[in-house]
Amino acid sequence: MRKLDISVIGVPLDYGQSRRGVDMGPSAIRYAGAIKRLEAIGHTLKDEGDVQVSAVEHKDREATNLKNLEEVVQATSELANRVAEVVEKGNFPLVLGGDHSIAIGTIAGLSSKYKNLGVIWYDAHVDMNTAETSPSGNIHGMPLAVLMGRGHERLVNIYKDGQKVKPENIVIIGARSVDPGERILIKDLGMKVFTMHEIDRDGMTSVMKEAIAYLQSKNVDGVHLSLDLDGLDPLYTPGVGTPVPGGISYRESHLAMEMLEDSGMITSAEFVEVNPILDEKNKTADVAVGLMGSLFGEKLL
Ligand SMILES: NC(=[NH2+])NCCC[C@H](N)C(=O)O
Ligand SMILES: [Mn+2]
Ligand SMILES: [Mn+2]
Repeated sequence: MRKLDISVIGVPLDYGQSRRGVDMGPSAIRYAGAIKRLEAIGHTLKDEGDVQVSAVEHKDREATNLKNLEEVVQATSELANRVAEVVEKGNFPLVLGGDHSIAIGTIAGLSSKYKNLGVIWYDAHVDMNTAETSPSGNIHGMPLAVLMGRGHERLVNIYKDGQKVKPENIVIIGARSVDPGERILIKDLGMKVFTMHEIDRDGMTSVMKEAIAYLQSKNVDGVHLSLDLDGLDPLYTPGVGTPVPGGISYRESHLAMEMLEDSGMITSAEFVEVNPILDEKNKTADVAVGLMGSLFGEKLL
């Protein structure tokens, strides 16, 4: 097992969507024991604290169909710088959200080191809307499009100009809520998506084997795991802002994390969308920390 120097960065950002409380995600995850859990496996942990997030009032609708753009740009820009510092000193970045718009900053920062990054997007959604296609105006539904170079230029050009990940280097796992504009983009770009259909039909073992082999065939120089807790069924992770029934099970998710650990390919990770206000006794943060355990090498025996 790899022994890693893990740098934890919290991003208490909730401006990427409209349900307050996801800004408390980083504290809920820390409270659920993330640091000690990973130390117990043998890793060295450094808590780098939280990214500074504005506290202005949330806007409801905007003419641009990009809610709270300024606040999201500010926080993700700082996050990108912090992630870049972490990877430049050779540490493993573990980012705690916050809503999923933070992926724009995490992956922008990773682009300082990784020139052919692979991404595993574990999510009920595909987060590939732009202002033109978004039904909500919520930026947390847009990060994957932005990272592929599509969307508002303020978002696309965070940290450095343009595309941060190639569409063919992305694997989406768990999708079951896709908007019309996103469906077109997936088809146009020929993206690799394992929806719930493939997980039901072939099983998680087969899906993960294929996902790992696919990324290896792209000769990626690192793989980032972006795990939205709503990828799991709301039965297991009720504390999320946009739950979708019919999701990935608790056991399947642990298996997926264990297979990623066995592959040795993951070089950074983020856990997003934990909203303690919507949760039941911090259940969702507890699941997040359990999954981190499996991802970082915890074994049952
Ligand atoms: N990261 C998330 N939870 N995203 C949910 C996105 C929901 C919907 N597709 C939208 O664009 O608003
Ligand atoms: Mn989601
Ligand atoms: Mn998401």
